[in-house]
Amino acid sequence: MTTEKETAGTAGTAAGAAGTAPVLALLESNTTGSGREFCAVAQGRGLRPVLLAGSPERYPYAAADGVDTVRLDTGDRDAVLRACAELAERGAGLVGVTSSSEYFMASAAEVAGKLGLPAPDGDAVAGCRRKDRQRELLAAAGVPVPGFRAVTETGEAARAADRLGYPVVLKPVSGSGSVGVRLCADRAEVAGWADLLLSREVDERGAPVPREILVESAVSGPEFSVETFDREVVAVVGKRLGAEPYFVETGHDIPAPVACGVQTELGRTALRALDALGLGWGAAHVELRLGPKGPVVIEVNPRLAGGMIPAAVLAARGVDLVDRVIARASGQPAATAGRGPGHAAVRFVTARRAGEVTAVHGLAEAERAPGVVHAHCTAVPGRRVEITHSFRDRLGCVVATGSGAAEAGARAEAAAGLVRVELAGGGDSDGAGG
Ligand SMILES: Nc1ncnc2c1ncn2[C@@H]1O[C@H](COP(=O)(O)OP(=O)(O)OP(=O)(O)O)[C@@H](O)[C@H]1O
Repeated sequence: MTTEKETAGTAGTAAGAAGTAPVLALLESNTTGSGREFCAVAQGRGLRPVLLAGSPERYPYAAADGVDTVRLDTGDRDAVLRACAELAERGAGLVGVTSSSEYFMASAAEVAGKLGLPAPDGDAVAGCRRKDRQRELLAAAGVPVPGFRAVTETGEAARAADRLGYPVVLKPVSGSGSVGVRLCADRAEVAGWADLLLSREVDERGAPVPREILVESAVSGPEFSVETFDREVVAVVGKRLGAEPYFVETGHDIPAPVACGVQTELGRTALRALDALGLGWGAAHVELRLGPKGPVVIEVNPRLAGGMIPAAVLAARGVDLVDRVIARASGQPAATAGRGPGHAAVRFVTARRAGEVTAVHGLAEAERAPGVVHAHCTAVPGRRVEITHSFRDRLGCVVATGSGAAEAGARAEAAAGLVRVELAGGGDSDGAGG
């Protein structure tokens, strides 16, 4: 094993001391989002989460929560396999390998499969990473997708856009978090954005990116996501987006405030997409727009949703998707669903401009506000905020419940408005969610 360092977990945690509890290996994580929760849920289930990471220091929660870490080159699947095989031979053994990171789902699936542990079809998961390949599979199965073309140079991007018709959307072929995704109204915008995307050598995690981008027809109409587990639709979510030409998600409404028939249609299209891609094991997150001719699939992610959607689904409906994912990955039975008030809303606190954070106000008030079940802020004094027009512009988040969509939304929005991130030189965050 190419392990440089292994830190011992805190003795006496629910996971027990190293060696006495079966291990669940988590391949990388996310700095915001569900990674920390994956570990907590695993610990609560009597497992010992072990985080395999290229740079464990990227995840400060590991030390804070007593999560063991193994440092290794997580881009090297053989190294990951060797590390997991070694964990399997020690102490109480290894019950599963999974990930909360989009970028590592396929590796985790492949390694788990090779070790005979519960896993989705690794090839199906890997096939989703390239958006053009995913689109081809969906189109071949008759699932509605936007017209698209993968291109490797700027002139080709402009010609593709001319053929598809304006406006178009340009994006990396294998990105995440809306990084680099932009609406382009004309040839000049396409040329400028294609130049920028094609000049990138590494992604936001520092990994090399393919010199290829997608040009797509822009689908008009409201956006939704369908959250599934196995082949069951758990929730249809309404998405709120920031100002064009970018697509920063600024909030979610659960369930989406649309007629039941529309929800059913979105759910059916999402399940058809899963079938077309050979998915349907564990959690999936399908993004769609409701275009003039019906639902169009924007993207299928063979993983649990991020953006606090699982917390909102739990608050609204009593279905704990994180627990289901951990249970499935470790071969344990899932907890029975509870009940919820029916509706929840997520609203993000977004940055309006770049600058160094000098203070955060109002988080405690937001936590105490009516209906609020969760409030957090990732901005801390000293941290520099940059405007990236991606998920990184989100500095904080509130989840609130209500008896209806309007009440949940108004509560979450009001509470998010209480959180103010002060930046050096005046000005601050936008707590109203965009
Ligand atoms: N062809 C399109 N037409 C209309 N909107 C689009 C199109 N492609 C992308 N978008 C918008 O951009 C957002 C991000 O696109 P996409 O999902 O492809 O990128 P991503 O980097 O994988 O983002 P995420 O991780 O948030 O899903 C979508 O959620 C949608 O709002």
